[in-house]
Amino acid sequence: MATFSALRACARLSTSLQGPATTLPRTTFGNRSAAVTLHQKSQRLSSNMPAAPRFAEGEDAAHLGPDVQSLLQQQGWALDADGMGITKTFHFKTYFKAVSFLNLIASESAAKKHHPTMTVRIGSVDVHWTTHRPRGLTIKDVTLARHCDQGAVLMGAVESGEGAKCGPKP
Ligand SMILES: C[C@H](O)[C@H](O)[C@H]1CNC2=NC(N)=NC(=O)C2=N1
Repeated sequence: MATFSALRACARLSTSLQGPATTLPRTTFGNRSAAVTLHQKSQRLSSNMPAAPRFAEGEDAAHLGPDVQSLLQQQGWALDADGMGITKTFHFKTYFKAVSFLNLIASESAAKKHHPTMTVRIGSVDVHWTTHRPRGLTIKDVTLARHCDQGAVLMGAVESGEGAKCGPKP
């Protein structure tokens, strides 16, 4: 009984927490622009349109645009839903190679003072690049993404199905 009433309280709390996020505010300029953003997001989701890259203030979008497109179309990078970052998973035959690749990227990141979010698994490394300040994609993200692609070749990256997997060998 106590458990059920705790669950009901929890459900009420989560409903009330969801309220403000789904309610579009109506009065000020800031609220109108939030409504437009949500509308655009739902249009994009329903028509499966990909996000457009969004560059940080001060970036030369005319030059950076084609560079980002080539990472997306030829190098297997994926654009974040908000257009402000790029991600790629690199696959390796051993955990040691995956960790070595991560360290290679970490070393260049420290030198360039620009740091990715990386997740290492037994046979792969996810790398995500974005720029926090100013917010959006920058030349640093592009340069370091290319460095990742070159480093992966040096470390003997493999196709996704060939990476090390957990569990007994088939
Ligand atoms: C002062 C310092 O260079 C900044 O805080 C750096 C650190 N590393 C960073 N890394 C990334 N990915 N984005 C940044 O905006 C960023 N800012």
